Amino acid sequence: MAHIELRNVSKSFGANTALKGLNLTVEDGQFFVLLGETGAGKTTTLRVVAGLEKPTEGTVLIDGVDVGSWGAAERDVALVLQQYSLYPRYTVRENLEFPLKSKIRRVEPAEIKERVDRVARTLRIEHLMDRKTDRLSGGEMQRVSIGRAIVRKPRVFLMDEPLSALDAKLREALRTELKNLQMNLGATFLFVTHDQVEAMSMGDRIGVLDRGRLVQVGTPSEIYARPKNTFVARAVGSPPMNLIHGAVRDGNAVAEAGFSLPIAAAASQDGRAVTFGVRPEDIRLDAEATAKGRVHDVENHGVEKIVTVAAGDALLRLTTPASHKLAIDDTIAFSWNPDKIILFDRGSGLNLAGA
Ligand SMILES: Nc1ncnc2c1ncn2[C@@H]1O[C@H](COP(=O)(O)OP(=O)(O)OP(=O)(O)O)[C@@H](O)[C@H]1O
Repeated sequence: MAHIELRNVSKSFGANTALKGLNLTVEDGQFFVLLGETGAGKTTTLRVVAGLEKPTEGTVLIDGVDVGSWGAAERDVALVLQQYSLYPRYTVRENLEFPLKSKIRRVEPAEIKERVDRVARTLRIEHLMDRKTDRLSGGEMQRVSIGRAIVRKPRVFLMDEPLSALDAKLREALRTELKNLQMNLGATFLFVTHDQVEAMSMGDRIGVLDRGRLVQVGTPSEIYARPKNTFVARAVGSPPMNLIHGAVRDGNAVAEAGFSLPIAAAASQDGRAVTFGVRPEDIRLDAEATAKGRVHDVENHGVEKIVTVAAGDALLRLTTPASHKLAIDDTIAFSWNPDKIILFDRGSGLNLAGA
């Protein structure tokens, strides 16, 4: 397995800059998730590491060695894509054997069989081995694609949204499987996705990419609790963090939307125009509270409800137990946990606590 490092990597396609000064380290055995919207530069990053794209600037190191002059095959990385790249007229077994049968690798037939059987057991596709791959479901095909990557024992796994073509239920199941697999193999994964749930649930570390720049790198809980700016605050959490414009006055958050609630440790920001960030789970319905609103929308999610409250011209999301009876247009009062309020600079969007 291997350690990956990108040092000041930039990549331009003509006038279009896909990556800007990317510095990124993936430790040996780590599951690193690069999270970004469409066009953020996720695929380009993987292609640069794989050796399919040459950076315009900067260095890629694998295990401390500059691999700039190495071709894709020499780098010994496996790329798993969203679209399954299987041979449709061949069986699952033949697809799994294929990477080991190349003349360069010279793997003995007995070892090929053993490795393919082991991978089939790990991915629970033993019963599919003699089936042609065009007769498989999407989830089965993606398992075989992952199997094809594993069987080679590459130094690094690069995964480009491998689960995004699957339906929600299967995606959830494969998420857990892939994470378990990575831990069991002790493999180094660089996994890219636009799905924050995937990032939060699988990543040891997450890097948030915004238009070719890495905005923040941290553990899922660091990114969730201390987003560096409003972009990251919006990028993780479902429903997302509430962002409310206002100002700090005498230790209170005075929202432009017309309510005022206390906040902790804000004295030095007094009078400053800020954006308050508060997670839905840190706001609660509280009959005693002075902040008032109207129920705009209620979504039932089984154990809890997500309630959208209209307070002045702001819409706030909060969560409440499903047993709580609420109807659209009910007038409610709400309070929040003063210790959980994040202050962002109004202009730059930066977290004023300097996360
Ligand atoms: N071969 C290319 N030629 C020109 N522009 C390119 C090329 N490849 C990527 N780009 C541009 O670089 C930027 C980053 O693209 P990239 O595919 O890395 O984004 P992404 O985050 O993977 O997006 P998606 O989630 O849509 O796959 C985009 O603006 C894209 O149009």
